[in-house]
Amino acid sequence: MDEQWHIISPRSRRLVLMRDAFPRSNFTRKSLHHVLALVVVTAVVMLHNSTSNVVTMNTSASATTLFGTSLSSEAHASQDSTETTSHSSSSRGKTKTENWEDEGERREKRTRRPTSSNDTIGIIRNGAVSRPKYSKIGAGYSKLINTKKLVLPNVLLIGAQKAGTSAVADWLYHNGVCKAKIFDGEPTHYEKEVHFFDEDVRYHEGVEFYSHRFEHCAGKTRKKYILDATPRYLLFSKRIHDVYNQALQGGFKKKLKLIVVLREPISREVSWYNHRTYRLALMNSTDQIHESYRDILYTNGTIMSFDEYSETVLKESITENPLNSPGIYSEHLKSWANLFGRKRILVLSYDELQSKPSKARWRINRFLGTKYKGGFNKSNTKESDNKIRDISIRAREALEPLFKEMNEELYKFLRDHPGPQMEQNPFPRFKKIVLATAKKGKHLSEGTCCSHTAECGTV
Ligand SMILES: Nc1ncnc2c1ncn2[C@@H]1O[C@H](COP(=O)(O)OS(=O)(=O)O)[C@@H](OP(=O)(O)O)[C@H]1O
Repeated sequence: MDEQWHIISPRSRRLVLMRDAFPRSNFTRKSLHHVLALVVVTAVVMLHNSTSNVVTMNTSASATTLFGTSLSSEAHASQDSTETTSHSSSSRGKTKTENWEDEGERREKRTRRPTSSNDTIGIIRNGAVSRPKYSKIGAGYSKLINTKKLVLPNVLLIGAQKAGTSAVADWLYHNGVCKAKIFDGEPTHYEKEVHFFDEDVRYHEGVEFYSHRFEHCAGKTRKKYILDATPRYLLFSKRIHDVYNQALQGGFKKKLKLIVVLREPISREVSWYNHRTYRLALMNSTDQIHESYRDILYTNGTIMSFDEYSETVLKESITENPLNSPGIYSEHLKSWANLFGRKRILVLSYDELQSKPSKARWRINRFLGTKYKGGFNKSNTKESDNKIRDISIRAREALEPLFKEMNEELYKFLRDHPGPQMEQNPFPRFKKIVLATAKKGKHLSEGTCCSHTAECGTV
């Protein structure tokens, strides 16, 4: 009886046990009759149990195996068995049927899984993906997505704003990385910076709007990489994660690469201030002033000095809302690493980009698995007579305490969470106030100006 009981053990073991129980020489007609008799008896017992609404552990298990139910139904049966309770015949019968159906469904789903490059649901392939027709894309965004293909960038240069991102992006585009198309009179810099995730008006157009800008990248002359280099994305990790995650059903994590360049935060602020004063000077009175330019303006429209801006606007905004400040790198990077995985993010130092650009290019090439050639141009320098090339002690005293702790936090985070293996390790401490143009120029801010070269050190 023991041997016979082995026969109705879990299916994975059944063949082996049959062989052990009935060696070829002993496997007589009589033995076969025994087996058949056992099958019939068990079936009768089962039938009886189902009509008497009682199931015990052993009969349930044996029936499960004998009638070929799936492993999951075995698990289901053994779960039931721990209760050793009564079930209605109809509910037990139904469970069994459902299990068969489940298995069928599972099998069907398995065969429906993408197997070729033409069937790319959930897979980003050279940036081109197809999307599930039922997905809702974008937090708070309610348009239904149709079955057309989505084409999303597979490299994002997420910042930091004013950290040499134009130079890096230009070099990548020059080497054949695909850039966005612009439509309907959009400014040309939208080719590099699509501003989909950071500008609400564009974001609420939906992911198709974004994809549309990259569709040409996925044609016959398909490029290996598609890049969006919007440096304000540094602040939008969650939005980007959610959109990619929903559009690609989690598959993006294996393909999306993120690059970020970090610049000493006070120099970055100076550069951003210069950027805005430069552009404001080019505007005429009828031009619309972008929201992000307003905080360097007094209410009467005149531009405040960098000292004034540092001591009032910047100090207040960084203190009250640090996550809205790009220079609080540690917090932004923690969020990106958390959502995307640290190894998917290449963190570059602006100081290296400036002093050893070939080393920075080597890192990018290693990260992307490419052999892109050439050098970085000087891009987006915004040269003008009014450009601040140094800052006053007053501004420095206002800003240094705001960033000091956060810089330490950044070094610690990068030390404790190493990135991809080609990244600088340890990440170098920022050089004190490194403005991109070394020559000394006009100081818009009042107070004693420090000599750039004399003050250079690390913070
Ligand atoms: N090749 C190279 N190496 C190092 N630094 C460079 C390079 N090209 C441009 N720059 C300096 O980078 C600053 C502009 O950064 P971004 O291009 O990221 O600006 S933007 O956010 O896209 O507007 C801007 O800095 P500032 O001059 O201090 O404003 C540029 O001068």
